[in-house]
Amino acid sequence: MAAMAAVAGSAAAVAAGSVNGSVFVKVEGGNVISSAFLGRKVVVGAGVKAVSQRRRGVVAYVAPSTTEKSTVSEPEKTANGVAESQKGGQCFGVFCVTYDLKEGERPKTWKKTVRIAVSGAAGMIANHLLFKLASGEVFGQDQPIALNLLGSERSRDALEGVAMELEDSLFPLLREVNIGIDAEEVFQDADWALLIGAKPRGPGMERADLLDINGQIFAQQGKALDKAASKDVKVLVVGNPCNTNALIALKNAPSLNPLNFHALTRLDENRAKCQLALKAGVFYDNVSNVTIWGNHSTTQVPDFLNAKIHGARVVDVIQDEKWLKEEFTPRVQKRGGALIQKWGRSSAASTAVSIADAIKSLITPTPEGDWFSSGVYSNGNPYGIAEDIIFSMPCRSTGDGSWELVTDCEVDDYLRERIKKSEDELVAEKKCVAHLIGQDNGYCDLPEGDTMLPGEL
Ligand SMILES: NC(=O)C1=CN([C@@H]2O[C@H](COP(=O)(O)OP(=O)(O)OC[C@H]3O[C@@H](n4cnc5c(N)ncnc54)[C@H](OP(=O)(O)O)[C@@H]3O)[C@@H](O)[C@H]2O)C=CC1
Ligand SMILES: O=C([O-])CC(=O)C(=O)O
Repeated sequence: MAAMAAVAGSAAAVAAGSVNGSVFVKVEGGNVISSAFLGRKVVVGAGVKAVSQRRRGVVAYVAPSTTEKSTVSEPEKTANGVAESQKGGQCFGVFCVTYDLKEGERPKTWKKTVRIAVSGAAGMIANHLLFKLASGEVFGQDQPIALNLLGSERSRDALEGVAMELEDSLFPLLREVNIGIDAEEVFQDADWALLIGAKPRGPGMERADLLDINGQIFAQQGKALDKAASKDVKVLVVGNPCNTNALIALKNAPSLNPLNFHALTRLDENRAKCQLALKAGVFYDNVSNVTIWGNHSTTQVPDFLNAKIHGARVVDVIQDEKWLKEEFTPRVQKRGGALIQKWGRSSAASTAVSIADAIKSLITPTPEGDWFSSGVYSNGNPYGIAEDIIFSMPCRSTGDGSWELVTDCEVDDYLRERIKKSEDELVAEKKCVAHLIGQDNGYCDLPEGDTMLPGEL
């Protein structure tokens, strides 16, 4: 057991000591397989050479019975401590151990592992999110998951630290942790891609520069998803400016379904629900049908016209239009900035919660009559919003990962005018990144007066 601590970058170091403490086994079709089957081309730490090996089959990982003792096969070690059978493999530490189960210990059934790729995995948001994913609270307590974590040269050590914390958490549903710095390798076979990593806007940096720098990251990641991910991958872009980053990723992934690309506006929806609940003196749960329209920026439109409290129209319950227009709306739009002023950094925990909510909204049926907000591909929308942008709108899901637009929201002049402003901003952002989405004649002329991110005041 003591050997559990000695994990960094070394599968072999943990293998022998983890029989009772670890609950991870690898089986294929009920037969024990070698961890060599897991090998894929990634870098797991300094001194480890990248070698290309492809998985030869779907691998499911399940918890062994604790009643009978299992034996553990310890991979042979190379000079640098990495198991021979793991050479070039991307698995991390205890997640590389292969257990040789006896007949009675083999599980009868298990769900296919859901593979989740996360970029910016050593960042603040991921630090909250990964543990929610691994605990089962997002995909369910009977759903094994694999985490493929994308870092960079900058974050190589930090990424190993994150993987070590995941090891030490003994999550029974967490069947693989793979780390790497090559997007194509890390996105291999991903069912979900949570794209969180992005360069933060620094002092004096022009918005156009941020769009360009981050746009290049998302162009590259879109291409990598196109090549490597599951063709049904669901992509949730969090890194700002998330709507335009999501559009760039989508445009660089022509073989993927554009409808599977989302920009995170669920945090804004949650913030709006909180403010409405507070004003009405009700519990959050009684606030429903809240749409965030538009961009995840200060032009976003939190819709109080269609929102409900206890099933009644918010405008009838709160009866304070001045507050709704002049306090509620800017408070939601600028909540990110207000939080940065207090906290000294941008929302991380509540963002992770909202990512979990956004995923759950796609994998569980939307309650009758309700909806959720997501930045989705605008083609075919019935609200007259420009096509070919990522625009936050009201969505419903049957729970199979897909979504459909709610088409019958009321849009009055007040809403229309504000929605138009956010639409104009997104169209302008798109022109700034024309060179990254295969379009000619781009120029960057962003509307004056507004800040681009909720975190900027
Ligand atoms: N949509 C939403 O509702 C919200 C979005 N956000 C956005 O999410 C993103 C991540 O936030 P958070 O996790 O707090 O940020 P952190 O700064 O903690 O982490 C961000 C990660 O981005 C990666 N990164 C990618 N490119 C660069 C670069 N050029 N320079 C520096 N770092 C880079 C880094 O990882 P590595 O080195 O491994 O690449 C870093 O770990 C930000 O863009 C933020 O604005 C935040 C809150 C809400
Ligand atoms: O601007 C930021 O980085 C933070 C942000 O998106 C938010 O809090 O909504």
